[in-house]
Amino acid sequence: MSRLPIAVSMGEPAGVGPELALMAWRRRTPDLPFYLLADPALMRERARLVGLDVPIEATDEAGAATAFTRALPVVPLDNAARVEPGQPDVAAAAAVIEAIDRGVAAVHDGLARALVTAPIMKEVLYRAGFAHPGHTEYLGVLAQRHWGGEPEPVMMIWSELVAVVPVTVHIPLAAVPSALSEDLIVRTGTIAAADLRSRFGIASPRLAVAGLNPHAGEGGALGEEDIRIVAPAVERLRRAGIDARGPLPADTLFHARARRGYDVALCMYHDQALAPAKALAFDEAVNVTLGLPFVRTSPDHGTAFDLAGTGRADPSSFLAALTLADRLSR
Ligand SMILES: NC(=O)c1ccc[n+]([C@@H]2O[C@H](COP(=O)([O-])OP(=O)(O)OC[C@H]3O[C@@H](n4cnc5c(N)ncnc54)[C@H](O)[C@@H]3O)[C@@H](O)[C@H]2O)c1
Ligand SMILES: N[C@H](C(=O)O)[C@H](O)COP(=O)(O)O
Repeated sequence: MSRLPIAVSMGEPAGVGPELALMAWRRRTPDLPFYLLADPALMRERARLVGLDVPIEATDEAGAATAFTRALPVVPLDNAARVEPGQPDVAAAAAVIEAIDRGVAAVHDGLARALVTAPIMKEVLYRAGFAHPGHTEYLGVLAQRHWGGEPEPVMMIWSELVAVVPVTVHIPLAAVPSALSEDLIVRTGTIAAADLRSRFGIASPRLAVAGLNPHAGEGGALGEEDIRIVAPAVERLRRAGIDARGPLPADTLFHARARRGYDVALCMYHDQALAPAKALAFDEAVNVTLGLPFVRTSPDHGTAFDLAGTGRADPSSFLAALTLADRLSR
């Protein structure tokens, strides 16, 4: 009995996602079948362009695991996605979104174990009317549509070296102070602790909560948010039984000795979390969405248009995303 496959959404077809899927199939292991939601003709063209001898087999979700042994299974999309590498086209936006939609539906309907999403170009989707900051928020909407409830998706960039969670994500830096609240930090920390327990098997997750301001506000002299917002949030997390510390100065949170003191760093904004995580583990780190009723991972990088179509993109993070999705969905 072949294992239920992992669904992979193609992401932005002008990006590196399609060729990373080709590379991943060439490094496949029989116990980790996956299929790609994409355009089979585009995949054949991309394989020829980058010189990868990968047979492409159009199939459906039910036939994917069997096809995987002989070819990269591609479940064809209804919407067209014929673009050139490095040249994103808003005309392909419907196909990009369809691939995500169908991946989530396949997991909900028991046709796939988990979803790995190849990188999207947010700006192109925004131009096509996509009303969500990125995958993370959109997957929360899809989760509610299929599973009900009020899922609150939380982004975590995870690697064996470091795990980070940005409390605020895809908003302008200038908007961060006003977007921060005690409730948002508490909700984010609670979801992170719960998933680290349930999905990662960490019995008592240790949360290091970064301050917003330099030196965590220096007693208020360098900003009041750490006293008014972050410290009370940490206190509430602790009262709820979560091992949280902070607000901690972010500039000394990521060296090796500091990292030994926590399981996840809760950071106040996107780059405060992602810059150190990608500096430390760019090729190993995985973007995993917590707070969802299903497993979703993604490589920790984007569409890499400067590399698309060259075959020079490094597939390590994409492979790590597949491996982590497999581990979390067993
Ligand atoms: N998970 C996602 O969907 C996701 C993640 C990050 C960025 N993005 C989107 O991707 C687009 C481009 O974003 P960006 O330029 O900030 O980041 P990017 O990750 O696409 O590229 C940044 C740099 O990293 C390099 N790089 C990226 N992936 C690589 C790989 N696999 N191997 C070797 N080098 C690699 C690129 O060549 C580039 O120099 C944006 O639209 C952004 O929103 C999507
Ligand atoms: N901030 C993420 C990163 O830099 O890796 C990326 O944009 C992914 O976001 P979504 O998974 O929400 O698309």
